[in-house]
Amino acid sequence: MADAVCENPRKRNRMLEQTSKSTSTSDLMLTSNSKFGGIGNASDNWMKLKLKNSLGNEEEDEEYGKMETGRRSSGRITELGNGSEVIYYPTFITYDEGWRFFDYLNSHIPWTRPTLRVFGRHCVQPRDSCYVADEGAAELGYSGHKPHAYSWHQFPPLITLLKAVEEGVPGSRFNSLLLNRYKGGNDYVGWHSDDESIYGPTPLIASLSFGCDRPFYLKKKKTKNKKCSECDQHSFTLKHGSLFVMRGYTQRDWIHSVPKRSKLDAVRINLTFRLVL
Ligand SMILES: O=C(O)CCC(=O)C(=O)O
Ligand SMILES: [Fe+2]
Repeated sequence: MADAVCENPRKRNRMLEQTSKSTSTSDLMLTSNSKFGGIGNASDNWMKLKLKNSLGNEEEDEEYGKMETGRRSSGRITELGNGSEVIYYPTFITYDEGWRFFDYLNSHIPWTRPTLRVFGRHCVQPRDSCYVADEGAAELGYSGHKPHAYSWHQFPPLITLLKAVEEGVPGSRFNSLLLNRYKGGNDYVGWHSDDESIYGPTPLIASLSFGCDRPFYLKKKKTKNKKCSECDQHSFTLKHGSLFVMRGYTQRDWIHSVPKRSKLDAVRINLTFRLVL
């Protein structure tokens, strides 16, 4: 598979289309192409920028700043078999709005790089992260780390995105969000599944991507009787503004990763919305 195309904020280069080895990917209309905007008070006025009009008249400056997610593309379903499936929406958030979210998240989220315990060894997590959740949602813990849960109201654009994803993905509801920032190609997430018991047996996880394209791999978990074969692996390029949904038994039966891309020198921000039961 070709390396992801690198895109720095404001350098609008070409991005790769989704590449999937799957033969069962079909184009299904899962969302309407409606304009999504003007949602909720908290998120409406979070950012007010003054824009000088063409006459340079300060008094007639136009105010803008409503975060909207724009026109949505339809989702492509990939059936993984045995009740697992993923859906890829290449343009869930429009290009320019996507960069505004990117800029906000990059500069406002309190990113940290915690120390994890993996196979008994301490190591620094190879990416930045942050956790946001409803008050009262069960604590998240992974690799010996329990992230502090920030409130949604501290970051109003996240409420805009939460509503957009809940509206765009039929039947979805979320109360927590794990944010990841990959500062360059050496940042990654290794093979894992999000199968913590707090999410129940069939979690629906919706993953929004901003910034640099990165490949995302899915691989069937090994079972005693069966070795992995070609058809048990899929790869997607998660583009700026795209939404990737995993549902059914995907976390029970599959693992996923965002591998290193050593030549890459640009930032990617990923948001995974989850429902803690
Ligand atoms: O960055 C991504 O696309 C995936 C992140 C992920 O797998 C996770 O946060 O569990
Ligand atoms: Fe994950």
